[in-house]
Amino acid sequence: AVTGLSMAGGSVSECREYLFKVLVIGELGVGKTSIIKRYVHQLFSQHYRATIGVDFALKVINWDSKTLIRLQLWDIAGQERFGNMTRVYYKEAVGAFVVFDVTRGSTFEAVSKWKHDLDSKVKLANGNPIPSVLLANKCDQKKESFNSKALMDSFCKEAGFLGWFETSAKDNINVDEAAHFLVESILGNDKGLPYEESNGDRVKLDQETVAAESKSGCC
Ligand SMILES: Nc1nc2c(ncn2[C@@H]2O[C@H](COP(=O)(O)OP(=O)(O)OP(=O)(O)O)[C@@H](O)[C@H]2O)c(=O)[nH]1
Repeated sequence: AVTGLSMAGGSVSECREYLFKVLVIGELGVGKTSIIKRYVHQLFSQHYRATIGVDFALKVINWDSKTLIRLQLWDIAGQERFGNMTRVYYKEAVGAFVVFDVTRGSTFEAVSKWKHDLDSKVKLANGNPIPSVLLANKCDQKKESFNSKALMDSFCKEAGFLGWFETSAKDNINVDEAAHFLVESILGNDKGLPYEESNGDRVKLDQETVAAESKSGCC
């Protein structure tokens, strides 16, 4: 992130702007695209169209009066776990959602595989895994042998997830809350990390945007 100065009401205030790359991964049809569409466009469709390769969406968050966050969401097709492109897609990501479908137990079983793929291919500058949150999606539907809350808590702890949320892209349950939780954790990591080295492009992009926007007094 970079900081910039802008004039607000005659006083000089500090303005921070971030660009965060966040991955959304999980098995085919668990609802990754739907969660992103709900979060970014407040839309939902029953119609299923498989993502091919990767898709992108951008959510701009006015985090607080001095902080603007651009969340770049990478919607990675479920079938990509079997290809060899995930290393490329994961590059420079700073956070991730791993999604499963509560109506299909097999998608929960694949969560560990996705998490392992993630942790083996992308790391923070200090070598730690990037923060990740588990989403138990389609909670508006009947669950198939869904684990108890206590079991989910211990699963997350063991697998290295920061936490988990039951979500419904359809009924708009916990989507904003899960995103808020992940961003908070990314921001927390950000404070202590000299990540200019590993995320040079991101910082460069930020500087350009801040330079462009500070002329119009963005914050
Ligand atoms: N009932 C219900 N259906 C959902 C929910 N989220 C997604 N769906 C449906 O599940 C199907 C698959 O959703 P997608 O968002 O395309 O799934 P995906 O994970 O992006 O799939 P891939 O691109 O193949 O990896 C669609 O028919 C959606 O309408 C939900 O929260 N509740």
